[in-house]
Amino acid sequence: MVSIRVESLSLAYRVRQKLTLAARDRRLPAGGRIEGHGRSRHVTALDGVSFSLDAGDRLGLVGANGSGKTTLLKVLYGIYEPTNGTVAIDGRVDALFNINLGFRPEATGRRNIELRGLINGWHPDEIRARMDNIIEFSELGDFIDLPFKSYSQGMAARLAFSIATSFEPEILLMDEWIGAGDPSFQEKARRRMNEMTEKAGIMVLASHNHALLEKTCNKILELQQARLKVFCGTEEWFGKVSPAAAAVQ
Ligand SMILES: Nc1ncnc2c1ncn2[C@@H]1O[C@H](COP(=O)(O)OP(=O)(O)OP(=O)(O)O)[C@@H](O)[C@H]1O
Repeated sequence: MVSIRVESLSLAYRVRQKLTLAARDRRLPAGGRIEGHGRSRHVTALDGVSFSLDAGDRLGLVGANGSGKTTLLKVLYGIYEPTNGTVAIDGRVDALFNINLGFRPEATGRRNIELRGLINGWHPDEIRARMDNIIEFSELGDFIDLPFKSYSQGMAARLAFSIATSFEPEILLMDEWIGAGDPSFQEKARRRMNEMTEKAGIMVLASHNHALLEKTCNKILELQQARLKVFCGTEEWFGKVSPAAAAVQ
């Protein structure tokens, strides 16, 4: 069964630069926490975060700039090892972080589909079988045979999303990429994410777009300066946050 279990997760980034820290501001600054001295100076990006997700969960990650959302996604994807705590993941994971990441700029959209399929471990026959469906979903038309570097950000996002969801990930991690798609593609992408999670998958989406999160997610995890502030149902979270505060977060 697909699941994510995160227990007391902490992650610190080492920073080598000498820093002159300003007097403490009473307001919460953006970013995690800069701690330690001299050579042990580090930024605490995640601090004691625990939560679990099961099949069918669509989690919205929220929090101010630098609160740790991208770092959490990268730990779940296995790019970073936790400094402390444990992450246990059951299921095939795919991620959409930086839209351009992993694409060959000189290769056509079609060739990039083949390459991504191979990287994901699919047989060339299976890639061929999925090709038309991926192209159709992306709505890129004849652009599919032009080099990837000639695509706009929104077109690149369409291709990235179409590929990632066509190779049937059980767990899909996404970082704000969806903003690059136009409203009609966002709606189409939202429906596909729902279908994916209905087939017993899990989706985690970090975003500042609260309208999108309210429509897409069933749970919200809010980070504040590296710590978990709230983990609850979407309705409960939007009930707690005043509409004005939700709009500006
Ligand atoms: N490679 C790095 N080296 C040092 N510090 C880093 C590094 N990457 C991120 N950080 C720090 O970790 C903290 C969390 O950053 P992260 O990118 O996870 O935040 P975020 O919630 O995704 O922010 P945003 O909403 O702006 O995308 C920030 O204080 C950031 O400065």
